[in-house]
Amino acid sequence: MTPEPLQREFDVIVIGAGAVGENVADRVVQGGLTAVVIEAELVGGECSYWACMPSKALLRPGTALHGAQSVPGAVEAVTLTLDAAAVLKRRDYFTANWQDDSQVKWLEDTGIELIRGHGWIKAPRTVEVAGLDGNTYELKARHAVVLATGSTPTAPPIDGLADLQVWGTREATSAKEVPERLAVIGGGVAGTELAQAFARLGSDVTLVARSGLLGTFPAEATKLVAAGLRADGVAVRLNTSTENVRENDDGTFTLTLKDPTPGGRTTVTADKVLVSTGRHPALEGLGLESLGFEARDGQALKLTTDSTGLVQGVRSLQGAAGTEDANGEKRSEGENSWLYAVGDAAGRNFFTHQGKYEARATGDAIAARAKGELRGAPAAWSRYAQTANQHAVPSVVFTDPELAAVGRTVEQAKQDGYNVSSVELPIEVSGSSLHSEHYEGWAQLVVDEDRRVLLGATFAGPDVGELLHAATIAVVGEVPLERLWHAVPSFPTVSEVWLRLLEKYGL
Ligand SMILES: Cc1cc2nc3c(=O)[nH]c(=O)nc-3n(C[C@H](O)[C@H](O)[C@H](O)COP(=O)(O)OP(=O)(O)OC[C@H]3O[C@@H](n4cnc5c(N)ncnc54)[C@H](O)[C@@H]3O)c2cc1C
Ligand SMILES: NC(=O)c1ccc[n+]([C@@H]2O[C@H](COP(=O)([O-])OP(=O)(O)OC[C@H]3O[C@@H](n4cnc5c(N)ncnc54)[C@H](O)[C@@H]3O)[C@@H](O)[C@H]2O)c1
Repeated sequence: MTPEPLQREFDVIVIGAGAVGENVADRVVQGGLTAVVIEAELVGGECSYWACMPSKALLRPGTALHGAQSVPGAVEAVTLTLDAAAVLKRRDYFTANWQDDSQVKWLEDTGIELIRGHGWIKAPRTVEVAGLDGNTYELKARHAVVLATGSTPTAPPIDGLADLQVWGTREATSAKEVPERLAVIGGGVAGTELAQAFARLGSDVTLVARSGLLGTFPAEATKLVAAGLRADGVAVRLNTSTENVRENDDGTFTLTLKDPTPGGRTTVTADKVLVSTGRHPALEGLGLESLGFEARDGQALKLTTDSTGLVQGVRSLQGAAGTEDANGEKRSEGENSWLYAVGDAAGRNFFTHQGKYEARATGDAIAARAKGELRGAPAAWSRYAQTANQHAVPSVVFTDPELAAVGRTVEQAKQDGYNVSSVELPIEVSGSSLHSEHYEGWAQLVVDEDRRVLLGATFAGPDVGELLHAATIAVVGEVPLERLWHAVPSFPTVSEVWLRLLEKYGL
């Protein structure tokens, strides 16, 4: 006989204890509510064990070594190759050897309950969990259920690939050995970063991108990254599709590539193949069909959320949005609903920092709604609204040189109807020439001509990631250019490029 499920009730149920789920739970508990998180794997999620932390731990030693090699006086003091075993060991430290004890302790200390297992929505406000302890749990949420389930790699439809044991980003970031030859399919952020990490650890790397590298960034910036990869020996194959992948008798793989030359076909043989061709929200098996959601036309399911992370269009027993409740008040989606999605699961951005930002707004909105302090939609830029998602999402590609961007590119700004101009320059200031020999960089500001404020900024070059927050503040703060002129960059820093850009703009 199947035992009865264990019944529990909480104010808020969070499915997924990645960085984002942890933050939602933290905020609702700080707001005076009770919270449980359900986690099927490790508390801390993708970022801690298979994504941001290990990939940056693999990249950083190569950047540090190259940094020293770029400065006369320092270069004489360093050996010329990385110690791959020491790099992997340091990576293991940053992933806590794939043990989540410290994050579980943080949950305990924060007053968040953890149930380990796979969760899904059984009915409105009701989550069932197949516990890893063998129990089944039936959990009721008084206020909200939050989907913080992350994302899943999107498999490309390449002939032969589905049958093969190739690497995804998880296998690459947790690799125990450095393969002699690595083929990377996908020229996005993950593919580009990991191609360079492994090249610097000693792999002979081929990166195959069906179009350009790092598609959404300006071409002048991505050219510098491609040059950086090539300098590390990566064979960067742009505008090249992978026709098929086959496993050879000796366990190696051969990729057949179709390049842009007429009839151009080549093959590449590698010991490992990394497939990094994007991700989609992990929403399968969550019972969302019972709430009226279905994936269509072979596409992965995507939810629509409002500025608080509230899922729109949830089929409800209580009455549709727009109808009146017992007090004669119009039911908005917000008042009628209880289901939220945040982070990768919400599908707006696939960045830890932005997911955690969403989590803070969502957690605070749930707590405020529970206390009756928030009704309906919150004001833009209030603590309950994820307004920066529309204006100022920052991201850094941790290659060498780095690429850092926030807000809109020129193209995005035009598409969104802004009266836009831009100003761009190579980064050639005293700070950059002191930073390293042959410092090469590029910077761009995107300006809203009607309001004379920044809509976006891009920087490419060694260590430019640390320039980005100034730009994020300027975009979020809608700082008028005439006032920005008074933000004087210290001499001699790479930030002097801000002054040069504003001068070129005409200030
Ligand atoms: C190689 C790589 C490098 C990256 N580097 C960076 C970086 O440098 N900076 C950055 O900002 N972003 C980076 N990202 C993106 C970042 O990893 C994600 O945006 C972030 O992890 C999303 O956090 P999340 O909490 O939404 O999801 P996740 O971290 O994926 O957490 C979701 C959790 O939910 C659990 N779960 C899912 N379904 C269920 C279920 N039904 N029941 C119970 N538990 C469930 C999962 O086990 C998982 O632990 C990188 C991504 C990759 C792939
Ligand atoms: N530094 C960071 O912040 C960082 C690092 C790594 C990953 N991430 C996040 O993780 C997510 C996943 O990374 P990613 O690099 O896999 O995704 P991505 O969306 O950045 O890049 C995917 C790439 O794969 C290509 N592609 C898609 N389908 C293909 C096909 N069928 N054949 C060949 N190429 C194909 C795309 O053209 C694109 O260039 C990203 O959205 C990013 O936000 C962030």
